[in-house]
Amino acid sequence: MADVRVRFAPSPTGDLHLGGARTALFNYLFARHHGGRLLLRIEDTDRERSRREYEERILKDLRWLGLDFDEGPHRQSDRRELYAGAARRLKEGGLAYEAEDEAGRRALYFRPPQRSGRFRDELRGEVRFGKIRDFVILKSDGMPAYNFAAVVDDVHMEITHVIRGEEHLPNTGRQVFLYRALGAPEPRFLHLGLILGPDGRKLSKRHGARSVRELREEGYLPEAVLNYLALLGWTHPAGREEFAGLAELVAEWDPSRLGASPARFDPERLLHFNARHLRRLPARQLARLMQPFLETPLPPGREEVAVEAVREEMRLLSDAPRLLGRLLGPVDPGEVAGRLPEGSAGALAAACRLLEGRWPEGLEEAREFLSALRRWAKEHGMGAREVLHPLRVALTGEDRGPRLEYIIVLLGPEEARRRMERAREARLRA
Ligand SMILES: Nc1ncnc2c1ncn2[C@@H]1O[C@H](COP(=O)(O)OP(=O)(O)OP(=O)(O)O)[C@@H](O)[C@H]1O
Repeated sequence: MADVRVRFAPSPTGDLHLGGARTALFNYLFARHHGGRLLLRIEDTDRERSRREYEERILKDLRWLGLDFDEGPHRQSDRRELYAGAARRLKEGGLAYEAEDEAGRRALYFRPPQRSGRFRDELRGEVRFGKIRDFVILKSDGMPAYNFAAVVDDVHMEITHVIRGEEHLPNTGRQVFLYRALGAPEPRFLHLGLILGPDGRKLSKRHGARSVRELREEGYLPEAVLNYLALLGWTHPAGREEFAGLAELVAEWDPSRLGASPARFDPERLLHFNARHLRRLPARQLARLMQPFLETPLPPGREEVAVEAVREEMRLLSDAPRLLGRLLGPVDPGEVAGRLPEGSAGALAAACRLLEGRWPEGLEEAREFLSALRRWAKEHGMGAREVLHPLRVALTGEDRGPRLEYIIVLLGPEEARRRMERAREARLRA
């Protein structure tokens, strides 16, 4: 499609939440799919509710998601001349008139040529509307009303496709009349199904929807958020559900698979995607991303082992300190002894002996030590579990957890030996 131009048009009245982020993502994907351009427009004509601080936060969140735009941000409050000019033309053409608004202040009204009509929505087909009354286009404070500013901008910015949430459907009828009155072609409309909160209501700033900023602070990955959002109102032709990142989504995305049904926000599914994306990151990258969530830094020189030790159980980056603490935190030998079977003192003694002289700084050496321990078990007619389980309990105080070689390397040979020794002594005393 030639010269596609789309826009994401948030109002800076709160943080970017998942509903807004999905609209931004779909506009982004649409633009990239068609080799077109994405514009960012800040709809800040509501003076009471708009804040520059929110605009900056929205920009930051879009950047974090990787949704970069090609033009803008254009701020509606900077474009008042443009709206005033368009309003003048409508007035001169006899399509607008001044009158008192509901509060008794002077405002400029638009008089639509008809009271009803129809437009085409790309996802819904023909949409009919009616009962359109005269409506305000310039408010008493000189600011344009929402519908007017949006249309004047879409015309001026040569927007070809308007992709937004379906709560805008009731506005579209009024907007269609405005395009015609301004002598401009209508863009195509795609009204996406709403994203609903657990209470069944539209996710919205006003109802405290989870913001992208909160998700970032809780330890979600942008790739996981994008992956989750991409599937709210879109399906891959082969039913694929996992996409490594934006580049892959761009390659696979196709607007013919868009749907108009509403979708309920499912926090568990988002967590599930996050866990999967955490697993696919290279260890070094994951170590770097974990860093801001840690109270104490990862053990120097063993950062990547630490990452491998916890990544299977991680669902959020912020799980890292708890999981690492569980592995590296102190173990109470007395408590451990009570859970060790009687015969385990012998196995722990063997483990101590086998560890002596070995200094497993790396995974390879730690694996060799574990193999030697398994061989010892076999020679003594014991199953591998009979020696490895006491070892795990002695080292971590837990019955299960990450692979033992990770734990040994993380603790370091000295600490590992000390823990085995103490557990063995406590078991003998018990
Ligand atoms: N829950 C939602 N489901 C689908 N689309 C949404 C949802 N919330 C916002 N959008 C879309 O995101 C874009 C930006 O919306 P906007 O910044 O006005 O946020 P908002 O949450 O709708 O604001 P408000 O707090 O005023 O309801 C619009 O295209 C809007 O249609």
